[in-house]
Amino acid sequence: MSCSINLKNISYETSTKEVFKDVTLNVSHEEKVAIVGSNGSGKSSLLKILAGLIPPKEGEIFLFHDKMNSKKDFRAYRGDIGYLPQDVSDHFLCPTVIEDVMFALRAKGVKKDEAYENSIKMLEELGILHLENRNIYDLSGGEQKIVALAGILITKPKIILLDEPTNALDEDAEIRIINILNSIKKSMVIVSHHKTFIEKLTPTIYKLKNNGLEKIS
Ligand SMILES: Nc1ncnc2c1ncn2[C@@H]1O[C@H](COP(=O)(O)OP(=O)(O)OP(=O)(O)O)[C@@H](O)[C@H]1O
Repeated sequence: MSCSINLKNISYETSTKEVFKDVTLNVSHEEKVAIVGSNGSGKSSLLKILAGLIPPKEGEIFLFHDKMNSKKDFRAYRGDIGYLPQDVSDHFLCPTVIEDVMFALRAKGVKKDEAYENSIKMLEELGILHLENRNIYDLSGGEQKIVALAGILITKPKIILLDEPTNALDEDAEIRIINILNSIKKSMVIVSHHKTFIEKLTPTIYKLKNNGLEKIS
């Protein structure tokens, strides 16, 4: 099957240490894979590498079979990658929830009425319609996380990268997120410590270790 993501022998180091090496991963179109691993094993760093936000030390990254040699190459795929960071507090561009969710659609040229309608539907689906006109910076951490997810999913990216999407979420919110993610047939890489959550999304789970990814299911 054709792949959306191919990583070949990716290694990453910080200024003080080697975090991981020899990470090789293929993610097919519409496939969901989960990555687990201990604190500090490099899961968030690997997602940032995949999103083109930081470079690996070594290795090759292919998106839709195109080799990514630099940030410039990633720029061509910016609209195709939806990345939810672990900490969303500085992720927002607009003051209110509805404006922020609409923003990405408006930036893609979607007319205001249509962007509003679609955004309201997304807020409804994620169970946060009551937050529509709230100031984002007055929201709780869990509420901010769902708003950030809404802003990502609304643009229908071809590749979805989620770093701890259920951190700080209550049970109802988690169920809604499981349902919506299961309904999306796109390539997805999900980093989470939450085993029951990822098992409801995908049977394909890797553990990140310092010498690569180990397939654990
Ligand atoms: N900007 C940075 N400068 C220096 N070290 C960093 C930086 N970002 C991450 N690290 C280090 O890189 C390693 C991997 O961090 P990363 O956040 O990717 O791990 P993680 O597996 O996502 O951890 P967690 O499960 O705790 O979220 C850690 O040892 C961390 O301290």
